[in-house]
Amino acid sequence: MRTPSTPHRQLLRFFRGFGAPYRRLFALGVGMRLCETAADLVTPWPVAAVIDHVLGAGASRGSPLGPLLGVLGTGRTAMLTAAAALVVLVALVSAAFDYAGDRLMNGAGERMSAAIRRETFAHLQRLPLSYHDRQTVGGSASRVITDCGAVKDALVAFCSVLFPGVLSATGYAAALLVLDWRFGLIGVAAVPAVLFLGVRNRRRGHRAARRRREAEGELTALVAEALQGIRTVHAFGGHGVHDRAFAAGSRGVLSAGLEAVDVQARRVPLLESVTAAATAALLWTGGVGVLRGWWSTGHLVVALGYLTGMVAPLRALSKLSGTFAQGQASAERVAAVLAEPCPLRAPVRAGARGLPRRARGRVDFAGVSMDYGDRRALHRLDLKIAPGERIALTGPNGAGKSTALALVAGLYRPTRGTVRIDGTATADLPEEWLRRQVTAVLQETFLFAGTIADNIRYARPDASPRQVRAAAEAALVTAFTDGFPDGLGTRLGDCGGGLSGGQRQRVGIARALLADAPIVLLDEPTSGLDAEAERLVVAALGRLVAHRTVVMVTHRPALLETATGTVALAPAGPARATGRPAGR
Ligand SMILES: Nc1ncnc2c1ncn2[C@@H]1O[C@H](COP(=O)(O)OP(=O)(O)OP(=O)(O)O)[C@@H](O)[C@H]1O
Repeated sequence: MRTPSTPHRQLLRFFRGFGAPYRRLFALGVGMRLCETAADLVTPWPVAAVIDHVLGAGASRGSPLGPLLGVLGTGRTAMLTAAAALVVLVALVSAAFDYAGDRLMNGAGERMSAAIRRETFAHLQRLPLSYHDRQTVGGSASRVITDCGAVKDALVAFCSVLFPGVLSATGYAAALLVLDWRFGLIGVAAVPAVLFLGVRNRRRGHRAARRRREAEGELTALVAEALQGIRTVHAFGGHGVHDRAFAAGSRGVLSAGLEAVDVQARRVPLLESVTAAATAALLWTGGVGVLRGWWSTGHLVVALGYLTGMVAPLRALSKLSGTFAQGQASAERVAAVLAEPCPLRAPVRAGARGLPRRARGRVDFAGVSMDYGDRRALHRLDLKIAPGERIALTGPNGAGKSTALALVAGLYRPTRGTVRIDGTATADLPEEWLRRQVTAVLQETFLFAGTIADNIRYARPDASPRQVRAAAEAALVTAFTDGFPDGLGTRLGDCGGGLSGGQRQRVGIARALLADAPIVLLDEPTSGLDAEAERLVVAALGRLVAHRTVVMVTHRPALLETATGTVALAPAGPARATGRPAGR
């Protein structure tokens, strides 16, 4: 999915809500930063005082800290000791405020980015299948992990560098002006030049950052795909194919990365030149002033210190321009996910209120057509299924059988026509309610890493161990887990590895039994199983389908026999009913 470029301000507005809970932390952090800037402004003064009052460079306008040097005595050594102590004290105060400011502001930045990451994942998970069909798993994962990470880096850089940098540069510029208007003018004149150079080529840098993030996302998708299909890769020795695709993707990342490096590298020498020019101007003007007795050497040292202090954060900022460009590109990609409409989060429609806890289980297809883009999967399907009926959908590959099941589950919206449950269109039903009424056992049961019991409980997280055990027994799961040392507590590997196909299906049936939904969808749950495994799975399914409305897709006679009616679908053509018409 290409992400359209979003203007800066629009993007800031989009993410502002995430910062709202941390306003107080942020404000406190700002306070600490102001104190730190004030302490930094005092830093050069002990040195100036030593020059003017101890080394005797001649102080026509003495250092304001001069009187403080006498606290330990008026001898030169005592004054030097007092100056050294002052240097340490000011540095300690500045460091303390720096620490507090970092903790507060970076903490707010970290918390805000954690909230963005959580929300992006939560939203992504709830987006409809039609969205996920258009994405790669790796690409989506890269948005949650890498893009949210880049947004976090930019936020933390904002809190720890950009904001304090602007604050201290402003403080130093103001202090230079207060010290002497001539010094101030030189300092202030340097600011626009530094800022101009800092943001120069911003658009090119941003374009490179976006290109890089897109390419990195595609690279992550390539890795995820190769690893998901690692058995096939090994079986066919397809490593070279993936190597070549990866190398091509890497070239894209590299060229975008080199462009970003170039944008960055061009700024630094220019910035160094501006800094050197400003320092030279100040040194010359300041030196002339000292020679003519307008101000003391200490003042000149302070002014030079202020100028260095003012330019340093601006230079640091420009070095971070890559982080900000990367953060903006990633923020656009995250915003694109968050802006996708999510029916699961839509407010419940008025007509859908007052639904019973449990549906009776009537399912109607009325003139239902379904297109995936320009591919037609179903054409004007009319079908009425009464509560408790078990209807088998048959037809050749691509006839739309699985699509019909997906429509009952509300995983897709029909392109035309309506699928109703107990008379209400699935589009009008709250997703949460619908999930409780419809459960499914698919061709391959997906199991998550965790215990077998965890996987059964997935259908109903609040189920008691006894309920989980009862479902496992009914689905004949305990028939094999009782032989395992940890029984239902046996841990499964990544993606539920460690069980045979038939065992996985039985765990899937136990899960569906625990869900206890009135409508059950079966999509080839026994295909790929040998005769013995099929016999056991069909026995377990027998308990699942009893007293429930069932829509099944199967070619296996053992399961077909359990159906009360059959409906044959023709590829993208009108449905043709055979056997006993269902519930008409
Ligand atoms: N997510 C999808 N995106 C695009 N096209 C799809 C998608 N799912 C299914 N299709 C297409 O819709 C048509 C119907 O697919 P469906 O899986 O519903 O058929 P089926 O009857 O269940 O097939 P099979 O017996 O092979 O499982 C096919 O042409 C298929 O390519």
